[in-house]
Amino acid sequence: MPYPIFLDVKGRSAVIIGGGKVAARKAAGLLEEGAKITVVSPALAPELQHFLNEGQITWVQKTFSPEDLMNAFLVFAATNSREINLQVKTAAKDGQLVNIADAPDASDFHIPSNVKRGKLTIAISTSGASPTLARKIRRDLEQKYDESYQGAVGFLHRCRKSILAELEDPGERSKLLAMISEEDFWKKDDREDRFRVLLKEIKKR
Ligand SMILES: C[C@@]1(CC(=O)O)c2cc3[nH]c(cc4nc(cc5[nH]c(cc(n2)[C@H]1CCC(=O)O)[C@@](C)(CC(=O)O)[C@@H]5CCC(=O)O)C(CC(=O)O)=C4CCC(=O)O)c(CCC(=O)O)c3CC(=O)O
Ligand SMILES: NC(=O)C1=CN([C@@H]2O[C@H](COP(=O)(O)OP(=O)(O)OC[C@H]3O[C@@H](n4cnc5c(N)ncnc54)[C@H](O)[C@@H]3O)[C@@H](O)[C@H]2O)C=CC1
Repeated sequence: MPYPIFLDVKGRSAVIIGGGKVAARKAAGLLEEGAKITVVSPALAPELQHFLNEGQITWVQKTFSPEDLMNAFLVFAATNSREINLQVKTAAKDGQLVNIADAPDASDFHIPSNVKRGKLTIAISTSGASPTLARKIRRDLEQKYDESYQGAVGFLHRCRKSILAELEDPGERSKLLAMISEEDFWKKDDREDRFRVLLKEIKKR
């Protein structure tokens, strides 16, 4: 089974072969995280044309050839031809990671369905078995982990930095970290004040 990782793609180059709907979906996700995107394709879907107009992607208007992969960190083979997609895989060098839109088993990595709430990411993968199930689970999780989690993660991050800086005892640290992670605690409007008071009390002991 694949090993899950969260990859920092900021400033790194991703080459997408093909310019259709699937390519557009991959481009959108990569752009959100600051990757440098080159699309190699004779034609572009409207979403990609939009990214091009906004100066967010580079377009190389041609059919695939192996030199297109030069300097790519990530490679996405997303044409509507299985044969071309597999040629992309063959052309990739050792160390280049390749995702193939229509051949999960030949891919080095899969793109999960995901829920993003600020620094919280919940990713769902079925290892290519059922993207539709992944999408369903994503929708369920979006309800449970709603927008309020974005603020919660920001709050917990700030608190954790204070806790690590100001408390030395590992037991006290983990007790306080557990307490503030409870929904009952971080859902309160005055959570910042409550946290400050708690931290002060513990430090006095
Ligand atoms: C292996 C993988 C490739 C990869 O890594 O990209 C892959 C492969 C394939 N998908 C296919 C079909 C569909 N994919 C979707 C949707 C999504 N597919 C995504 C990921 C992945 N799809 C990777 C594995 C994910 C996992 O681990 O489960 C999501 C999660 C993320 C994303 O693409 O950004 C995104 C949901 C985002 C969301 O809504 O949350 C829908 C539904 C829809 O479009 O609404 C359909 C139509 C219904 C159906 O067929 O189920 C086909 C058949 C194509 C054909 O018919 O020829 C193949 C190829 C094959 O199976 O051979
Ligand atoms: N991974 C996923 O989530 C999904 C994967 N798929 C698969 O993804 C593939 C692409 O699907 P769509 O984007 O919907 O297809 P599409 O038909 O919208 O786009 C295909 C694109 O590939 C380009 N292309 C064709 N030959 C090329 C070549 N030799 N070099 C460069 N570009 C070339 C076309 O110009 C077009 O822009 C299909 O194989 C499909 O089975 C489909 C649905 C979901």
